[in-house]
Amino acid sequence: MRELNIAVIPGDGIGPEVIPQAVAALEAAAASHGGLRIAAESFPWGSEHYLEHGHVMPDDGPERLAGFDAILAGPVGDPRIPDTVTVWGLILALRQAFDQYVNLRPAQLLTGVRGPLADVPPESVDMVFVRENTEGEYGGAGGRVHRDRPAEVAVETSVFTRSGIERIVRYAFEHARAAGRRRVTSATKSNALRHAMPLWDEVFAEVAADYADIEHDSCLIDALVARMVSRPDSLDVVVASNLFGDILTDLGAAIAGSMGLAPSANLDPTRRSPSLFQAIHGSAPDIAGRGIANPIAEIWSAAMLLEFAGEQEAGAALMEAVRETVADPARRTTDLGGSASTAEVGTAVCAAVAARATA
Ligand SMILES: NC(=O)c1ccc[n+]([C@@H]2O[C@H](COP(=O)([O-])OP(=O)(O)OC[C@H]3O[C@@H](n4cnc5c(N)ncnc54)[C@H](O)[C@@H]3O)[C@@H](O)[C@H]2O)c1
Ligand SMILES: O=C(O)C[C@@H](O)C(=O)O
Ligand SMILES: [K+]
Ligand SMILES: [Mn+2]
Repeated sequence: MRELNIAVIPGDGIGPEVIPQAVAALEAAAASHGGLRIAAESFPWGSEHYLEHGHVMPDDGPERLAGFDAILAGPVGDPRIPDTVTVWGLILALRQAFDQYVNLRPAQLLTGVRGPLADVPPESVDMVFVRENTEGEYGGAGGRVHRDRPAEVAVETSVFTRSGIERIVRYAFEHARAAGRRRVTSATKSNALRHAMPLWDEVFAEVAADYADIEHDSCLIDALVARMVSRPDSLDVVVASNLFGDILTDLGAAIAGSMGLAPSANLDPTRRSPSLFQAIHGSAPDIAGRGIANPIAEIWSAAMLLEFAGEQEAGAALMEAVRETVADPARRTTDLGGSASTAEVGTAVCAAVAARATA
C-alpha cells in the first residue's frame, strides 16, 4: 500500500476549522479509492507561534518540510500582527524556498451554485489561472528609508526574469494541452509598465509559437477584469504575473460563487521540493471561531494534492464528492446561502466519497 506523507499546517483564523475537514476528506478518498494511506503530521506554525516564539515558522521550517510528499496548509493572518510578517514568514517563504513557481487556481461555477453574474450559464465560468509564484511584484526587492520623516521613501521593485516568465508561460500551455483546454490568455499591462511587461509579452509570444494547437491572446489587465465579468466564456487558461494573478483569482472566486470555494496548488513541477496545497482565501477573522466557514476550498485543494501526487482516481473521486455536496442546498454553508456548519459539509463530502466507493 502506498503511503503519502503529508505535512499539515492548520494556520490561523478559519484555518484550524477547515483543515481537519480537508484531512478527513483526504483520508476518506485514500481509503476508498486507490489503496492509499495518508500519514499526516501537523505543524503548529502561524500567528500564535509568532506571538510565543517570535517567528511564524522556525528558521529550519523548509528543511523540516522538505522530506514530505506534499504540504496541506491553511491561511495565515491575524489582526494583532502585521500581514507582511505572517505572509512573508510562511506562505511566500515556502513558495520561494521550494521554488513553487506555479500557482494553479481554477475558478469554476459548480452545478447548483448561484454565482453573482446574471444570465450567465454555469458552464461559462470555467477558467484556470496559472499565476507566477516566485518573482514579479513579489520579488521582495526594495526597501524603506528615512522612516517617519517627511522624506520617507519606499521602493518596491518588481523583478521579472526571462527564465521565470518562460517557465510559467510554458507551464500554462502545457497545462492547457494536458487538460484539453483550447486557449491561453496572457494578463499584461505593457502599455504603462514599459520594461517588465513588454518582456513578458515577448516571451509569451515566443512560447505561444511552440503551441500551434492552442489559441492565444494577450489582454491588458484592466480590460481583462471587465472581460471576466462580461464575457467569462471567452477565458480558458489565463497566465498572469504574481500580483495580477493574486487579484484576478479573488475575482475568479467571487464569480464562481464564493471565496469559500476557490482552491489552489503551489507547484514545483520539477518535483525536487514538495508542493503546497491551500485554499486561496485568507484567515477570515470576521467569521473565525464560529464553525461556519466553507471547507470546500480547502477540500478541493486536497483533491488537487491527490491528483498531483499521481492519485488521479482518488482525486477525481474526491472532486465528484465535492460537486455532489455543493449541489445539495442542505449541505451549503452561509456564504452560499445555506445554514450547514463547516463540520456538516466536511462530513457530507466524506460520506459522498465513501458512498462512491461502495456504489
Ligand atoms: N494564503 C494565505 O495565507 C492568505 C491568503 C489571503 C489572505 N491572507 C490573510 O488573511 C487575513 C484576512 O484577509 P482578507 O480579509 O483580505 O481575506 P479573506 O479571504 O480572509 O476574507 C475575505 C472575505 O471572504 C470570506 N471568506 C473567506 N474564506 C471563507 C470561507 N472559507 N468560507 C466563508 N467565507 C469566507 C471572509 O469571511 C471575508 O468576508 C489577512 O491577514 C491576510 O493577509 C492569508
Ligand atoms: O498575496 C498572496 O499571495 C497571499 C494570498 O493573498 C494568496 O493569494 O495566497
Ligand atoms: K471557459
Ligand atoms: Mn490572495
